[in-house]
Amino acid sequence: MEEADLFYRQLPKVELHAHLNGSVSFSTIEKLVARKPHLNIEHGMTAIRSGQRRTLDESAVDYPEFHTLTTECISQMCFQVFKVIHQLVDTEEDILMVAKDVIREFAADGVKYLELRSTPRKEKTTGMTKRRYVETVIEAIRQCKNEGVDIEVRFLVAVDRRNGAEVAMETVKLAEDFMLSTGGLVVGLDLSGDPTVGHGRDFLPALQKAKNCGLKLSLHLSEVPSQADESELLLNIPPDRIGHGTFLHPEVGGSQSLVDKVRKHNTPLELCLTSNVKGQTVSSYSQHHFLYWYQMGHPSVICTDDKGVFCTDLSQEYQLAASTFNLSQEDMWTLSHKAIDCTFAPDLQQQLHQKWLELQPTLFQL
Ligand SMILES: CC(C)=CCNc1ncnc2c1ncn2[C@@H]1O[C@H](COP(=O)(O)O)[C@@H](O)[C@H]1O
Ligand SMILES: [Zn+2]
Repeated sequence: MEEADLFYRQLPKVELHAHLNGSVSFSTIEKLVARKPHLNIEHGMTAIRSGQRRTLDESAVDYPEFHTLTTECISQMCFQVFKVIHQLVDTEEDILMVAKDVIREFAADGVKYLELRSTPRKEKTTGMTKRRYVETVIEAIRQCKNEGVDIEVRFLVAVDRRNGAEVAMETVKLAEDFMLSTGGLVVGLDLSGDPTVGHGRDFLPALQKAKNCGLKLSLHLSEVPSQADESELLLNIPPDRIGHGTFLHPEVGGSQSLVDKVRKHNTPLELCLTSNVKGQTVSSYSQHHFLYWYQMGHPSVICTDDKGVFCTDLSQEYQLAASTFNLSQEDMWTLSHKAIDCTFAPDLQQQLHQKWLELQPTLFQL
């Protein structure tokens, strides 16, 4: 392993934006495929490999007018990948295996604190219920803890915007129940799903309810262009963290008023470089909005989004940010250290700070 690779792997890290089913690794996919050979799923269908835009360009064979495709089309093509993964992960046994593998992989990558998020799913064919879904993820977190995996894990229940306002309200009730019954393992609510579907205004009552009952809110916001109105509404709640926020600032079609709102509340941003480049909302790493917010000194946390789908890990994302924006190892240490203050587990922050300080000397003697 190169010295720089080793540094970023050993760097203690905080992962705040990881969708469970988007984080499934190649080796776990292989185990799932072996369990369900009748589905005829190949790995190419569950991941967007390197070569960035290549996968989407390849689909231009079927879509000759690819370069005129709308954001909606690109988004829907990208989101197909989750439908395939969901077919592979449809029993409690699958969820338990997937969640434990994902947690162990983040730990092996040097992540000391992980906030996983996932959409509770009911599967008629296997009898899995939404409640059992969440219970099983919680069970995976507990088992990893008992097995001594060196990572603290908390869970955000996800609302998929494609499922509408009524389901969102039910999900908030479920999340509230689990927040109360899991001794603090469920810490918040995520709003995600294909950003080109539905409108944020429909989710305001559910999000407000979640906030009022003590759930922290992490909202995917301005992930695609032309959502300034929606972002304005959602920022008024206000959320506790923002996922992506790619099109918030004026240079990319957002507005100063959106930026001012984010700044006023000091709302941390979860930034996922490879996800945005491969998802084609950002044209290249150097154009990523990380720089805009980082230079402003705004709390910015590097995250993976879907490490399995985008074939990456958090060490690689840190290394990419450092090389793209010419940041030093000390800068990256500070970035990972500051991320502790953006977690939804205030009870763990002091312990995490301590851990960082203990690891610092060994890290800089590499
Ligand atoms: C494909 C692409 C460009 C995605 C990146 N950006 C994303 N934006 C919004 N929602 C997402 C994204 N990645 C994953 N998700 C959500 O996470 C789900 C998969 O994880 P899970 O089943 O909730 O455990 C997806 O179905 C979707 O609802
Ligand atoms: Zn996301």
